[in-house]
Amino acid sequence: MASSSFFQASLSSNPHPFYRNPVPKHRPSSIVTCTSTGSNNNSPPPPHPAAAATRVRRAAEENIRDEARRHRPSDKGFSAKYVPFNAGFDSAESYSLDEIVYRSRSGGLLDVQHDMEALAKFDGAYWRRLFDSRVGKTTWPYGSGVWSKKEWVLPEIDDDDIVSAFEGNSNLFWAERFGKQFLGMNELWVKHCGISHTGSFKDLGMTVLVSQVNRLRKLKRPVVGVGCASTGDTSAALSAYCASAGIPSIVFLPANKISMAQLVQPIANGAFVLSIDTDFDGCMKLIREITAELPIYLANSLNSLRLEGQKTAAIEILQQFDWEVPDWVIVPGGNLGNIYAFYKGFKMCQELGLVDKIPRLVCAQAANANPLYLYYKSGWNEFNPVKANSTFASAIQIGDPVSIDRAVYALKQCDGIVEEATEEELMDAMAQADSTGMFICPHTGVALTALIKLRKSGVIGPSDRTVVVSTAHGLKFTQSKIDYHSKAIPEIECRFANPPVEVRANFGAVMDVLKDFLNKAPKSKA
Ligand SMILES: Cc1ncc(COP(=O)(O)O)c(C=O)c1O
Ligand SMILES: N[C@@H](CCOP(=O)(O)O)C(=O)O
Repeated sequence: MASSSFFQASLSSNPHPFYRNPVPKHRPSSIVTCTSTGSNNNSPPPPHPAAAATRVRRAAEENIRDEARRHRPSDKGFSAKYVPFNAGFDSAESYSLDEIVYRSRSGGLLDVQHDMEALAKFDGAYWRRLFDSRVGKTTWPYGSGVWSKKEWVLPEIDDDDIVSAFEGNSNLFWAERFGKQFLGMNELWVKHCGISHTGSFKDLGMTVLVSQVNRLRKLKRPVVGVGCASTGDTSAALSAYCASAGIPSIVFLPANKISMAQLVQPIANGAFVLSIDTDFDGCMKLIREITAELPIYLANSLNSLRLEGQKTAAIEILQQFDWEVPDWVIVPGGNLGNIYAFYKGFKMCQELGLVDKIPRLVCAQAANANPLYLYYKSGWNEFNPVKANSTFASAIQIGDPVSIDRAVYALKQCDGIVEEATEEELMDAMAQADSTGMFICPHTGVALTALIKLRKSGVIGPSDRTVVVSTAHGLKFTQSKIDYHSKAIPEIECRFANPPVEVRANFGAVMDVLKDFLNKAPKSKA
């Protein structure tokens, strides 16, 4: 990697222009202010804000943050706090979200607990309409798929403190050809979380975490920078959001274990990048030790704030199906925060009456890094971390996942399943999916392999509505595709490789190869 002096120099503290914009001295009267969305007593919900406001163009000297200040809804008493994960009813331990705390007193995981009573004062239909009304807008901060669910994410944060790239609202597309041709399925859907600001689902959680850090710094809490260990996607998201807010970011990367496209992201965003001669689990151990010593805020999903953003992808899926619940959702798992985040998003929708059930979840692991799979196969008998071996699904090369307890809880609650994929299976699945017009990452190949196996065994039926979560953009992992299509992977047959045909610059030679190709091509149906 390049010399560290370059990276130190790029730790700029220039604030994002958003923070430099002064609040306008006068309030232009050209905008009709939204009416309040309700009160926290038992009165019926007021008219929906989307129906109440007729908007005209914002005055030229005003930006969307200024506008949001004037539209700020009245405080409806929503709140959230940290509690020990899966604590019993008799536990009184809790922490304000403004505290810097990652673990419970007993050393266990934490969870963000919302005041469900306050949220339940509004019925499911209210929340469905509110969330639907915010899609496709540029209103601050609701234009984000995460912050459009702000009341369920970080209800108390000031809109001014939010750092957002309007992440989320990713497409959920019908994988018609892959479903029909390879699986005999009519209802296969792909939730493309990789179509995002930094190319992975990590943006969903990072906007929440960095926004809270922004708030903590304004409250003069001792946070000099934000750090993470990463297999490439968390670091990309962290560095982008921190750069946007002018907050220093520090990333610990396992040397030579992440893709070039992932590596260049924090470098370009001015993070302080440490390339460390260990694996992800080694980096994770180090960042935990370092953040216990230095005023560096921990950004990995051990920090439960992250999962509050990630859970909105589950809510989005329901929303995109018009609040109909799919039968299955398949998620590739590594550090195992995301599988719990999906469970939590679905569960909140059920508890607050937006839907009446939740889908069954499948967590898919690479066979080379499969501690959860082994645990599941033991009948949840004994968990042992593993030494994660090299895998093309490099972002999930994790042997000692920090969120193991969260994942097991989620899977048990929804009658979930864990599957695994060998290197050949995941690469073949990726190539087959790409051949139907997708361009997926190897982790999505792991998830598709799980689906293929569960279809073959009949666990997932031909008409089951199934969502595969695509966690990153394929463009971040082009080297693995190049290796596959060049048949340059010794231990893999690369059955679906499609290497370019080398041909002389000669009309006859080109005609020959084209005729040969056209003869073999499937004929279109009359
Ligand atoms: C692309 C990609 N897919 C899947 C995962 C797994 O998510 P989790 O660590 O939350 O299990 C990660 C990160 O770990 C990732 O970067
Ligand atoms: N795939 C992750 C691994 C770390 O997971 P996290 O959710 O705990 O941050 C990455 O991209 O770094």
